[in-house]
Amino acid sequence: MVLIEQLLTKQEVSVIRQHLDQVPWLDGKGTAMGMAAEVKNNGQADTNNQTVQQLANSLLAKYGDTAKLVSAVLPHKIFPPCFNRYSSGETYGFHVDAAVMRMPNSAEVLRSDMSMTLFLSEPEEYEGGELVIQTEFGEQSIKPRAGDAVTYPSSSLHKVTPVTSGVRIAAITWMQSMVQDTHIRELLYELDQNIQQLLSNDAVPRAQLDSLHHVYHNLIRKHASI
Ligand SMILES: O=C(O)CCC(=O)C(=O)O
Ligand SMILES: [Fe+2]
Repeated sequence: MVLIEQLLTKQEVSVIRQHLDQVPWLDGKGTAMGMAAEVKNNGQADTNNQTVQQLANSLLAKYGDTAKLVSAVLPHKIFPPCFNRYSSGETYGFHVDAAVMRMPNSAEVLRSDMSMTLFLSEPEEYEGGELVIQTEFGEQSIKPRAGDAVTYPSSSLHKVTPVTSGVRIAAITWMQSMVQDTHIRELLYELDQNIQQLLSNDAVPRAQLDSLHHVYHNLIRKHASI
């Protein structure tokens, strides 16, 4: 699980929220597959609406430009983000996301390796509504600031606890990684994060950085399937 702080600025969040106030919202069950529908109780912005599509496209561009996201996920394909909303009493019980999804209006499919929730409501705006992810170290619960995003393996069981007051709005997406193996992807992320830190340290000799880049990019070359 990786927290990407301030993927969006407060200003960007505010613009999206203003647009989302104007679009039609549907029952979220309509887009849940199989067993997930039984535990899904929320609203979803109508993906046929032009404003919703434009918002999703602007987020897609932003995601591709976010270094920490690219480093953690190594995305090959990103599903256009969906906007969801939980009002008081709404929740999404434990589920795993569908393994394979068809891209909207296309025959292309995407294997979901990583899921991401981008929070568009401040934690003070609602009670409950924590994103809970089951990991090998137990359950992790998170409720970050508006503009922050959380990525987690799509294979993990996760849920959103009931919102008991206020409204929780978020953008959800699924990504197919160039590196399918979660463990290798995590190691590549750790390596890249360390390289990025060393880059800002003037004391590190250039030859050492070149060598680390060499290792990183050749590991990507070996493990990426595109
Ligand atoms: O609202 C969230 O944070 C997660 C939603 C979710 O798990 C899903 O749509 O599959
Ligand atoms: Fe999910």
